[in-house]
Amino acid sequence: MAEVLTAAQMRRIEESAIASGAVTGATLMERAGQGVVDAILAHWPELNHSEDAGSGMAGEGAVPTGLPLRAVVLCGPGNNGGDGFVIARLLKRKGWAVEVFLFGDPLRLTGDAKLNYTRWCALGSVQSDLDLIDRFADAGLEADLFVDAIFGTGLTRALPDRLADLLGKVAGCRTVRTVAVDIASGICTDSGRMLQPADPQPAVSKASFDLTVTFHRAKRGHLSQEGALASGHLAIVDIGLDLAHQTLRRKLAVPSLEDACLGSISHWVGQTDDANPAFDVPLAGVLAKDAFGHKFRHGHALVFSGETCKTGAARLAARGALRIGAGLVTLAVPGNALSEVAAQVTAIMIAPVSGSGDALNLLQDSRLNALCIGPGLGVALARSLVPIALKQTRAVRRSVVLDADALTAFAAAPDDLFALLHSNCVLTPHFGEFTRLFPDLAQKLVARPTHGPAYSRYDAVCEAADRAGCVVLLKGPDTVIASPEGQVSVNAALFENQAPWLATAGSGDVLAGFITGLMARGVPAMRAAEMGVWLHAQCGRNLGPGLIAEDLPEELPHVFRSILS
Ligand SMILES: NC(=O)C1=CN([C@@H]2O[C@H](COP(=O)(O)OP(=O)(O)OC[C@H]3O[C@@H](n4cnc5c(N)ncnc54)[C@H](OP(=O)(O)O)[C@@H]3O)[C@@H](O)[C@H]2O)[C@@H](O)CC1
Ligand SMILES: Nc1ncnc2c1ncn2[C@@H]1O[C@H](COP(=O)(O)OP(=O)(O)O)[C@@H](O)[C@H]1O
Ligand SMILES: [K+]
Repeated sequence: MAEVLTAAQMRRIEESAIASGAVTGATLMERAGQGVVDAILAHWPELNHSEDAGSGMAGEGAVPTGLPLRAVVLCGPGNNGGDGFVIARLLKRKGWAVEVFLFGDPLRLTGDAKLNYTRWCALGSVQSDLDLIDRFADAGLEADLFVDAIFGTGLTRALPDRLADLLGKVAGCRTVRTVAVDIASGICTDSGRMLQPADPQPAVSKASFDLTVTFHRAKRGHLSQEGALASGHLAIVDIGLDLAHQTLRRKLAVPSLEDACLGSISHWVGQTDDANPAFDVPLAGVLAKDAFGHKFRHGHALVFSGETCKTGAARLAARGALRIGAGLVTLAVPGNALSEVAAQVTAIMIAPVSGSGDALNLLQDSRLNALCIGPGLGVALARSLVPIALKQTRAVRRSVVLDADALTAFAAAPDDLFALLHSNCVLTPHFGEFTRLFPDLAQKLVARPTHGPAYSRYDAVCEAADRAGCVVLLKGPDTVIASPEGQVSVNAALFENQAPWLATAGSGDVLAGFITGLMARGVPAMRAAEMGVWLHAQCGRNLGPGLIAEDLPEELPHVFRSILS
């Protein structure tokens, strides 16, 4: 899985590379600017060719024969602005007509940003911020390309109003290609939240870019909240920091050095990078069943069903567990729902469970190695069943997925639940359920983010996992998963990977079943949650419009086949 960094981690790697003498800040900035230009031309190949772009350009170094391509580069006062000056220079050298604006005082530029400002000034002018907005309205909206190099990882507070307005104006203009350097200005790199002014009155821009070009690794904010929406297509360019990163990672292996070096690094489920080239989410070893194996070698999942007329959710979960490869799946069904469930299932077995005694007896069977409790269960039933199941399984640390009503049942006393959990448990709340169990964390997530780094979904889920003592998976287009040991992953079902059709009744029940089935197959909790959520989104993408929850388990064989082929 690809690594996803915070701003501090990125800075730490950059500083370490510079301190080692392997590279200078100026070289990194040059590579960053070049990387952005390359990514722009790769994303919009028509900008390479005069005839397609209608500009009369004939490639690098050529003198424009017709109308040159036009870029507007808006630079900020820090190194993100420095990257912007490099980009302006490189485009100008390619024959583009480039207009550069600076938000800030040129006399206050320092270091590599100042160096590249000076280099740009030998080629063209820089418009001061005073006439920024008026000039932009005339110039930028008619340009072929708009480059946002205002703020990157150094953003500490909300955009000034006029910048927010300006970016909103650009985003609203469909004729100009828009690219954000490193991250869309205004977005907090660590949380993906748009920083807001303390005064709630001014409207804050919700600018969404066509392309974001970031350096070395994706940052947390690209994959979560408004940052995911603002980024557009995300390109990650190599600027030669791998060696410094590896050196730090080796130090990370020494726990006492961890905080001083990098802190824990989060992961992007299903993505690869140079450090992790293997596509390792749906492990072939899990999907494959050995030729001489029998069904009990692949685990036995038990899903607790609700009472009559409320059995659909558990049946969806059970079907998910079976399709994902559990050797056997049993539904524990209250007496009044037996005929209803029996009429609906075939390969899935049924165990009548009418009361705590039956549940306890059933749970004595040690072959039942993964439980799913909560979908459609009803809050009252969940409140009595969850302690029985968890107390009975605590000694053996049997795998348990708790979803829906099993979470809501503890809204009044979350600590009662946390006291029962162990490291082989997975909680799968949506934000409403998360709020019931972790109201203080949810409150921090909805509070107005005025300063960076803002409190993030990553922070909230890590704290929740630590408090609960088990894996917590917060559902959404940006699903975040954390373990009590501090591992954190994100599955971003956005842009090329978007699966909005998953927003349909019952799809979360199927996800709970997927994770239960994987745990029945012996996959550890954190891994099962990561794999389950990735496969779930993959099924959603394959199915597309028209998807209903029943389709999701049935799509798994196609997803598996495409992975194994
Ligand atoms: N790390 C790397 O490896 C590499 C990094 N590179 C590039 O460097 C970028 C990071 O540069 P950076 O640290 O200079 O921060 P940046 O985002 O330019 O902003 C800082 C300036 O903005 C100001 N400021 C902040 N918020 C503000 C607001 N709301 N309103 C007004 N002002 C505000 C802040 O002022 P202050 O908060 O101190 O008042 C400060 O002056 C990174 O994103 C990437 O593009 C690449 O060149 C190569 C490799
Ligand atoms: N817009 C979206 N893009 C991607 N996934 C989504 C989106 N909306 C919802 N989902 C996913 O669909 C599932 C919905 O689960 P949940 O809210 O528990 O619904 P239900 O209780 O009806 O099953 C979750 O896995 C969630 O991550
Ligand atoms: K930017």
